[in-house]
Amino acid sequence: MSRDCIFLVVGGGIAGVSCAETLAICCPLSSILMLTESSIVKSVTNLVPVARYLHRFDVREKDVNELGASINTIVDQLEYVNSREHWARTKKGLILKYRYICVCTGGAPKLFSNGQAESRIIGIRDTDSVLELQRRLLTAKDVLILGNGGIASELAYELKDINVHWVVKDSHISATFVDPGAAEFFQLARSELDVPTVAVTAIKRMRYGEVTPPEEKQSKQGAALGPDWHSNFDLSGCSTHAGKLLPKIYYKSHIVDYHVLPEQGRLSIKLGHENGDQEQLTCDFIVSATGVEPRHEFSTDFPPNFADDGGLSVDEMMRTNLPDVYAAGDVCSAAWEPAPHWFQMRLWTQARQMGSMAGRSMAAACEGETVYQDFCFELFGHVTQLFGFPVVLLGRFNGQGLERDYELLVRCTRNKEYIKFVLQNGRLRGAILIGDTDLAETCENLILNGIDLEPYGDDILNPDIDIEDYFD
Ligand SMILES: Cc1cc2nc3c(=O)[nH]c(=O)nc-3n(C[C@H](O)[C@H](O)[C@H](O)COP(=O)(O)OP(=O)(O)OC[C@H]3O[C@@H](n4cnc5c(N)ncnc54)[C@H](O)[C@@H]3O)c2cc1C
Ligand SMILES: NC(=O)C1=CN([C@@H]2O[C@H](COP(=O)(O)OP(=O)(O)OC[C@H]3O[C@@H](n4cnc5c(N)ncnc54)[C@H](OP(=O)(O)O)[C@@H]3O)[C@@H](O)[C@H]2O)C=CC1
Repeated sequence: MSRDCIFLVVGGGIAGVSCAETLAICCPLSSILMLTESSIVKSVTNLVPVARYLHRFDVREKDVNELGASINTIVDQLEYVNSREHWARTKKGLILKYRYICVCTGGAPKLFSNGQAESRIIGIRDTDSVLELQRRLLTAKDVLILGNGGIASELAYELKDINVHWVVKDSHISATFVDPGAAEFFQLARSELDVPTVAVTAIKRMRYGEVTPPEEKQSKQGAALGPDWHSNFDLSGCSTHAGKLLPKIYYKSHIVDYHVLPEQGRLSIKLGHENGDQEQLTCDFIVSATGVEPRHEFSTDFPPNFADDGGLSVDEMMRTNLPDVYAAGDVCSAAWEPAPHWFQMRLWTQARQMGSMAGRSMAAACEGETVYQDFCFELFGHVTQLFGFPVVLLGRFNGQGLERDYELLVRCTRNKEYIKFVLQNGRLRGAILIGDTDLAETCENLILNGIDLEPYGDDILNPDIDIEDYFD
């Protein structure tokens, strides 16, 4: 059996859906086919501008058939791509002949392991993996969270009725997003305020068997979860009424060894600390929140170029090195010369931007037109929530790539706001804005315009000066 299309998009996550929707707008008369292994796809809703280039949005799950009449869909897995002859084969043996293909197959958790008791180590990626977490929490008293990025930061404070042991290799929490000052700000706020993390939703614990989709719809791996995913799940352990306990944090630590205790069925863990000390603890299971690795479980006629992080290398038009093969989202690695204030992080925002860019780029190639890279790749921007606070990250917010040649200017009002400016030669290169600061647009402008802020000295963050008025 075979099917023909002009555009084939593989993957129903944000990147794939954004790509297909862009193609439907740019080439309404061309046939677009989406191939995805899960019948549930993700789409962006409630897009709200936070600044000129920054947006906050919700992510909605919908059935693949709801994508719109202009996008045909197939639920199956990509197995092989013949880029020279322009056809792909699915796991069920279907041949898909295409003119352009975009691979948006996302990523998978990069799990920590020393080769033992691997069933005791889980990662979080999609709905199925959260259901697995819930199932394990039912009987668990202690959990170890390994990692210091987005998932660990969310889980460490969202789990309740369970002792949380949070093992980080850095000297402060949430190191992929914030600096030690902001981490301290969060921790103080958590211990002093009962910060509501998200609007309270009526939650019932879902039982694993009840929510597992029926056989024909079941997917081993669906699209990644996204903003506020934890507000839809009851993440309680079995220590009834203990509530949300502050996690025990093990700084500058790593797992040296672990094994299952035969009598208890629990895990015995040996932790190593930076000063050489070791410590023993016991837990029921480990959540390895240790990053993502790109997923490309299909073969090709010629080897694609991969970046060091395992992603499919793409240029600024989202093209891989294979003819008419594009890639977008978590599966790809940006191999173009980045703008001074942009770098890749595997996030919703970038999955959406890359998916749309790939769509525009494929449409232009098909119509013989020229497009330029979207302006969103000029400036890194991320809008999120951490520990109940709104967080905006802009440009080189942690001084990434600036070596030691930069200054920091910080304004902090306990339990209210934390503002950090990263300045180099008097110019704003990045910012962390925590709380309702209303400074996102001003910072965007200051970074992109490269205005010399030297003459304003520390007044730039003086609370009595309204810098928004000053520069807008
Ligand atoms: C728990 C969690 C919380 C997160 N929270 C945030 C957040 O708050 N903010 C934020 O910006 N980012 C967040 N992220 C990151 C964000 O979810 C991802 O960067 C983004 O979803 C990536 O989108 P994608 O479309 O590239 O990949 P995915 O969402 O992983 O989608 C890939 C799709 O491809 C399909 N697929 C894979 N292989 C094949 C194949 N061979 N054949 C057919 N289909 C295939 C998959 O089933 C899936 O539908 C979070 C991630 C996780 C795991
Ligand atoms: N609010 C948001 O924006 C959220 C975003 N996400 C995104 O989802 C994806 C998955 O999240 P997550 O898994 O937290 O990934 P992240 O990349 O955010 O963080 C991974 C963390 O694990 C650490 N790490 C890596 N390997 C090891 C190891 N062997 N031992 C100990 N620590 C290790 C990393 O340290 P190092 O960096 O030093 O290697 C880093 O601190 C990411 O793309 C993330 O950005 C997830 C949740 C929320």
